[in-house]
Amino acid sequence: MSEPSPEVLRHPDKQATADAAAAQLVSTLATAQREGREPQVALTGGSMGSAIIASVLARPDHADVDWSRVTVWWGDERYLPAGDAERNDTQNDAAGLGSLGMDPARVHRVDGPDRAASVEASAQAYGDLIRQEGGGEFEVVMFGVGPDGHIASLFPHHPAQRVFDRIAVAVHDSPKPPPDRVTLTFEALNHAREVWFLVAGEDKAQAVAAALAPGADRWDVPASGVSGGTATRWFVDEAAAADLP
Ligand SMILES: O=C1O[C@H](COP(=O)(O)O)[C@@H](O)[C@H](O)[C@H]1O
Repeated sequence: MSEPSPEVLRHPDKQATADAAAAQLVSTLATAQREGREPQVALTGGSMGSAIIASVLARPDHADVDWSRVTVWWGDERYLPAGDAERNDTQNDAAGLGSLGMDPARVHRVDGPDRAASVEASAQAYGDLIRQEGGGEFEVVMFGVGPDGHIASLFPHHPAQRVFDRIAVAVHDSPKPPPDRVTLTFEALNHAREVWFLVAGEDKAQAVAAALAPGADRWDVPASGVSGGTATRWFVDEAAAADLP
């Protein structure tokens, strides 16, 4: 059966976009739990990754989800020590992730240089953990999108895109600082029921249009290379949607 076409959901501004994605996240996770699934979610960094967490917290109905039974991963992480302000998880924590009532044992962070001997060792350990925990069957994978079309830490024309035999891979020489990162591979990211892109701002307009253009090549526009089995949703504000037909 072929995957459904991407759905583009336009909202007036960044806050409205984050709020709409937050409402959908609560509904999707509550439904998954009602249907007997133990949802696993891959979070994203960047501006929208934190905005959605703050929006979820602000919703009274976030209590519809039993957050203690939600397993959390990150699609990518900057290879920096725990607590570094540039880490995706630190930014998500600052947005209130810890206030949702998750079980810390189900919140799986990527090791930085304070815990791993190398970026490669960190990526290997993360991939092993995902396999061991039965991850890799994600309910939702969320992405921010860079102005260059990158998602997670999969950048245009970067060799990390061409790793097919692992769940997570070390990234060196990232064009966006910091240079060292760990990212899930396309192989791993393409095993989600739902894939969501969260994008706001005029600097993202070209990337959004390029990713959604028919025949887009993920080597040039990584955001074109991931889709969900049951849904692929683009939550965009008007500025980011400006170049769409
Ligand atoms: O470096 C990264 O960038 C993207 C997008 O960030 P944004 O601030 O331009 O929205 C992010 O999604 C990714 O997880 C991250 O590591």
